[in-house]
Amino acid sequence: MNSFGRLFRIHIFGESHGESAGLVIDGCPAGLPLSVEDFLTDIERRKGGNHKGTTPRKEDDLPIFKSGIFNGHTTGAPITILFENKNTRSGDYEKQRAVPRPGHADFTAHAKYGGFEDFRGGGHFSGRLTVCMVAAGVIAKKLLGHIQVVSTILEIGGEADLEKGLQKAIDAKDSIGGIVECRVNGLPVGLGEHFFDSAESLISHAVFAIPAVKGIEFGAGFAAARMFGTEHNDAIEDASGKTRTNHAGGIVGGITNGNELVFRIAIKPTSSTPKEQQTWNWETNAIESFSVKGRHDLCIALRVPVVLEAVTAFTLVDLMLLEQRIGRIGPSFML
Ligand SMILES: Cc1cc2nc3c(=O)[nH]c(=O)nc-3n(C[C@H](O)[C@H](O)[C@H](O)COP(=O)(O)O)c2cc1C
Ligand SMILES: C=C(O[C@@H]1CC(C(=O)O)=C[C@@H](OP(=O)(O)O)[C@H]1O)C(=O)O
Repeated sequence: MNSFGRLFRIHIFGESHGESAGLVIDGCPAGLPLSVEDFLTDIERRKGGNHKGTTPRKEDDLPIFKSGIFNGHTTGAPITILFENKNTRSGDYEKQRAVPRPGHADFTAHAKYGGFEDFRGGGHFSGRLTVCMVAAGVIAKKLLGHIQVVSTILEIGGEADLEKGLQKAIDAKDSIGGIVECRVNGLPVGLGEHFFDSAESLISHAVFAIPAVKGIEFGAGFAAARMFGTEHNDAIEDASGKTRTNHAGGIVGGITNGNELVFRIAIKPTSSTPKEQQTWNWETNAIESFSVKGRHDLCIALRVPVVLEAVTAFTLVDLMLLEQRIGRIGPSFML
């Protein structure tokens, strides 16, 4: 399914080389001021071509409002937004149709959808669809008001010096991965449910919808496995739940504890690398060498921070609505 959320419910649709990609948000409260300008900063942050190592494919990515916005405000009806695909080069993909790229969804989509899948530019599996996530994130961030969601790249190819990490890939004529962190400040205590709808579970669910994500850790994460209890425990200091340390990353028992929410995600190296690799050709039934020609991100992580902020923001809005922490109408939307 291409839907996420209970009350703030997001649907994304489209393909990389289809007419457009887009989203529908059902359940956005009425009365939120919303204009095209609200989207520009975050949309620009996601665009390729702004940084060495990102895809040269250039799209305008101007949001086209189709429903749910009237007189500059949300109406409470489903919001539909489109992003047109204009700068496509499908020939790159026609040529390598029988040669599924290792690490991309070519093989799995072909096996599952029997050859009917749109394979151009990764089709519906493409990172292109993250523009829809970013648009939903813009609306979610407005609803979150003073709650700040900020993501940064911590490393590229194991290097804290991002340029150095990227250069390693450029020198090797290969692609490379990275680690992106997200921090959220100003969250109330009490978001999330025990067990299946824990705040960690829902954030992870949304995070793994971002193509190329391979891992997530909250707070001390995997390092917690090497600590003593007394080292890992976060001493509670006052009635607000403030803790001296934050090894938990802001969630305990699946419920936000009022401290900073902190988590990191691992982004794999782009599967479409210029470096020669081997794969199976389903027409000749032979293993062959090939290298991916076309316009690809050398390092996807460079483009992920704003996408990560977006999925985090819309997950938190859903939790806030479930907890009745966002009102139906009002200038700040906060109760
Ligand atoms: C913003 C963004 C840009 C991406 N750009 C590319 C790309 O240029 N080339 C590519 O092969 N994969 C790219 N990907 C990753 C693929 O879409 C992804 O690896 C593929 O759909 C398989 O999914 P999986 O890696 O989650 O298993 C991108 C992902 C994101 C989030
Ligand atoms: C278009 C975007 O990224 C695309 C994501 C992508 C993939 O396989 O995920 C492959 C490339 O597609 P194309 O071959 O059509 O240039 C990227 O450019 C975008 O993010 O807007």
